Amino acid sequence: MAEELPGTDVAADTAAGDAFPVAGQPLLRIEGVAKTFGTFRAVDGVSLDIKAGEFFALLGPSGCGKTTLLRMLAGFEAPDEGRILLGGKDIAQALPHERPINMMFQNYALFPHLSVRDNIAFGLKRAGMARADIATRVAEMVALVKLEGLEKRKPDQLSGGQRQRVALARALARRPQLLLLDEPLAALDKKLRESTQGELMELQRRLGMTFVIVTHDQEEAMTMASRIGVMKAGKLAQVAGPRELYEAPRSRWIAEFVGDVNLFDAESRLRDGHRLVIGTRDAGTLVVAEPREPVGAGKLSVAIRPEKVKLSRRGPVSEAGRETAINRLDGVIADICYLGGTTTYKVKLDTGGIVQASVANSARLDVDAYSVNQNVVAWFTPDDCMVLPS
Ligand SMILES: Nc1ncnc2c1ncn2[C@@H]1O[C@H](COP(=O)(O)OP(=O)(O)OP(=O)(O)O)[C@@H](O)[C@H]1O
Repeated sequence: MAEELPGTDVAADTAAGDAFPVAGQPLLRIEGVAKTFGTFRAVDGVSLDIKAGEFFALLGPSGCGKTTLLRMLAGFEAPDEGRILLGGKDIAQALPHERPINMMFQNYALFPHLSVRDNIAFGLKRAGMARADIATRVAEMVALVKLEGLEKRKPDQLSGGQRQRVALARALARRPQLLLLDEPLAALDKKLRESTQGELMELQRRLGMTFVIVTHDQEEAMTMASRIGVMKAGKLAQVAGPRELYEAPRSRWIAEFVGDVNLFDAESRLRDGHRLVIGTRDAGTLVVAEPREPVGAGKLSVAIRPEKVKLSRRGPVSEAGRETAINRLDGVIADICYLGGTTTYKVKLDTGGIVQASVANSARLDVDAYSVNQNVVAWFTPDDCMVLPS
């Protein structure tokens, strides 16, 4: 059996142990990768570089091709087109276990008849590591994911959170250069998911490893990842850091997918120096700052995040250092939704549309500042508006 073979040292754990990136080169380069099932193009020409030490998230709605892309990185699917380079080397021909890459599956894929210890040791035994080295490594992994005392249990004697840790320990045991995680927290409840997010981030930093996580949960991607690739229908729609994705989405679709947003269709537009004056049916005329990327001739939307919309009884209040608001929308409070940290007010505008304003509940004894049917002014600055292609 594999246990009887001479042990391998840590550096030789992974078959392509020489795949470390050359300085300035990405650890992983995905070049024009495509995958078609029958006539359906699940992944459609994706190109992406991932640097060593990054925590990268692939985010997108169900069926957009995230898992298929991840499975191609792991070697469980072969691309029909394009190349995947790890440390500058094409890994297309390498089998999954020959790649210095490991994948943690959504359902954890633990062996039900094996103990925690044996589940973690499985890949090490198969790689031919010496028995004593396996014992040391398993103990290290058990401590890393805080499973001490549970080594002899079988998966069905563990909680969901504990099973997740076993799967993580098993995926990390061979010290891969790249760890792929497919919806690793989907089976956990909200509280456990949040604490596990923090633990995963801490672990990734401590190990200095490169993580690529797949998720359809935008909050999860924004919390954990330093960069996010948003996928839509097999293509990468935008690759950016969390702040840029939220504050400067490249399209209306991305603005809606990542967070809450007020959207108004543009019906006319005029340039006024470094501003655009945009006529909308639902919110009247809006003055917006010139977008960073020039907008084409096609249909446009104006998008404003709810927390950028201010409310007052009389009108805009000037804030120190900020331009006095130019966009002023009169309306009446139609609905109030108390969410703990914030309250969302839905304002029915005199122009016909609805605008949502999210207000922080910054003092404990605050009461709702406005009541239903009260007249208010909703206001925001030109810089708070995003002009997006529809
Ligand atoms: N082996 C396969 N044969 C046929 N179609 C497939 C196969 N694997 C995936 N697909 C299809 O390819 C598309 C992308 O699937 P994929 O699992 O990559 O999506 P996803 O973004 O990970 O979705 P989810 O978040 O629901 O897991 C889906 O429409 C799916 O039905």
